[in-house]
Amino acid sequence: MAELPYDAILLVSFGGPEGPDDVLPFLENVLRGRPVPRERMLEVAEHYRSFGGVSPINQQCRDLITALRPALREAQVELPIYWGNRNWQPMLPDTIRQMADDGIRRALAVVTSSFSSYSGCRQYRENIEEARRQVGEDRAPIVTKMRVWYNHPDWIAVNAERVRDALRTIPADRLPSARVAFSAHSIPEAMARNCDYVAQLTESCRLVAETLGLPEERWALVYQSRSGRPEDPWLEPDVRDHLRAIRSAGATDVVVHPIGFTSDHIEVLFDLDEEARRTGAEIGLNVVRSATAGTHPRFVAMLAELIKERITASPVRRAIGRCGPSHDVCPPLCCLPPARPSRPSAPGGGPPGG
Ligand SMILES: CC1=C(CCC(=O)O)c2cc3nc(cc4[nH]c(cc5[nH]c(cc1n2)c(C)c5CCC(=O)O)c(CCC(=O)O)c4C)C(CCC(=O)O)=C3C
Ligand SMILES: [Fe+2]
Repeated sequence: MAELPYDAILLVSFGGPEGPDDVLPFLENVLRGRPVPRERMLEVAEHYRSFGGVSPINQQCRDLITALRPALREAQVELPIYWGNRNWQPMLPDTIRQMADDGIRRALAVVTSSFSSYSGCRQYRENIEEARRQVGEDRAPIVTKMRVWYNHPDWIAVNAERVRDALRTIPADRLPSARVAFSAHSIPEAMARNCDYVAQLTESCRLVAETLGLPEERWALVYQSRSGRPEDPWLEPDVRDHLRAIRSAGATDVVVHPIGFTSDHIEVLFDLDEEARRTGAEIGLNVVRSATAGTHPRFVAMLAELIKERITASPVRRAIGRCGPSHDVCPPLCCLPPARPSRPSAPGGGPPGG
């Protein structure tokens, strides 16, 4: 049976509020069914409100699409680009319905996550399948997800350039001892056990450090934006604990590089630019935050290359380092959701009715 050719690209992202009234409904969407305390939700609502209730992530998606169009043309890929989110408009079911109305039969999903986890991989595939069910599987296009690029040479080069630009702001006499802290979204340990998230991040950081000639003792992989219940273990160290530790060890300057994110969205602007820099000021550590890939031309060209690679079934699949190119089609057990934490068994251990 001949496969349908791809006839569209679907950019898939997280979504974010675009005004104060959107903040709570957006957070309800994000956290539906998740073991995250309400206090945490209200705290994050304040983060969004401090930016007028507008997350930059939607505009960043629009900018990425605007940049991707000419890059695809350059790569001789003539396909329309659609955009759908998990948590805020444009929502995936609306986009998939529009695609069906436009006669799209088969689309390649480009998910704005560079690393594989339940949140960044399987949950998006579930969101797509749920949207297809809502539209009607007979009418909805078939959608397959593109591979992750955490070890693509252009991803590494772009991130190395971003770190190098930040290092340039540090006085020359202090540069030889400056540190780099690569930061990624923390996830529950139970989620991390089911995916290659930490291994992929570690490899990406190692390759960027190698590109910069940075010895091992001058960089670290740290985590930010921890959510969930305090009693559930999440990946550590937290970026601010790491800053305190390196300050105690004598460091004076650090570049915090959000390698775990593809654009400068709220969790970068708040958890790093506000919180981590405040911690730095308190302890006398110069914290410089470097930029994410965003719409860097080389990153956009890489996306176009990966799209072309997939739709032409190219045997050339660029990747560097120790791990090889990631799979095109996720195996059945890829990025399973975290196993449900066992119920507290100690007397009085659980909340009433919980
Ligand atoms: C791995 C990962 C990425 C990176 C990969 C990727 O890019 O996909 C990521 C990205 C993002 N996370 C984002 C925002 C939020 N994440 C939350 C909550 C959570 N994130 C998680 C994981 C991740 N998240 C997890 C395990 C939770 C707990 C709840 C659950 O199990 O799902 C919450 C709820 C409040 C809170 O508890 O913090 C918010 C508001 C935004 C948009 C920012 C903006 O609006 O600009 C983006 C790009
Ligand atoms: Fe998140």
